Amino acid sequence: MLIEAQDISVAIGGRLVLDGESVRCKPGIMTALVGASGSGKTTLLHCLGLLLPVDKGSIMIDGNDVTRYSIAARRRFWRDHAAFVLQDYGIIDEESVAFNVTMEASILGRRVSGNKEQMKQSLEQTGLKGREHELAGHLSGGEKQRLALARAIYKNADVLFVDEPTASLDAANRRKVIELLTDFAVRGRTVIVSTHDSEMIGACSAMHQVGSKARNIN
Ligand SMILES: Nc1ncnc2c1ncn2[C@@H]1O[C@H](COP(=O)(O)OP(=O)(O)OP(=O)(O)O)[C@@H](O)[C@H]1O
Repeated sequence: MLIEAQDISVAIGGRLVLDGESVRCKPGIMTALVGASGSGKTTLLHCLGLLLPVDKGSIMIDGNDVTRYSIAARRRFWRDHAAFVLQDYGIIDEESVAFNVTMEASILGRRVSGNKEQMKQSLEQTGLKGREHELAGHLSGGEKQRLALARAIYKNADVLFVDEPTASLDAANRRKVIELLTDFAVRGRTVIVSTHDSEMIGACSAMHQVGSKARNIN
């Protein structure tokens, strides 16, 4: 899927956080959103993922203007096409690692349904092999980050929105995550990554510098 922001601006609490950003994120390519801390990388990522409305400009998906999508249409996009690895990881601490990957449970509660082989494979790919029965709340920050990535891999979505995917990882796991994301893009997916990490940036084929034009509009 081709995701484009055209001249978008976003104000939060009276501050212009994004000021006329334009970026094209193509399928088969990993695009890095880079910039100083506070420049608006996360905000731009959220706008591209339809998690945050824009005040000006438009968001296009495969040439369709989705800027004013209803909540139902956005939900369809999230359900059918998108996977997110965001800064809070979205992990449900009270559930098992396995449940957090598949997000599917039997009606009776704790028994996890979904494709078990694929679930195990995505855990193996993220260095969490054999951990499926553990309580997710017991994982470390870096392990939760990899669990969130395992969920995204399991979903095999068309577009992957990833915020600082290597922030809490050691060198070996960072390399593993970069390889996984690169592989996702190589398989024709659109991968959009907000990052400070030079190794991660080096693995991206496209880069967008998020502007530092934020100013007070009060
Ligand atoms: N919900 C919010 N309420 C108030 N201010 C916000 C909110 N979200 C973002 N901002 C502000 O918008 C600016 C950009 O934030 P954002 O998180 O997008 O930056 P970033 O480039 O991702 O930063 P970092 O690299 O430090 O994660 C910051 O000044 C931040 O304080």
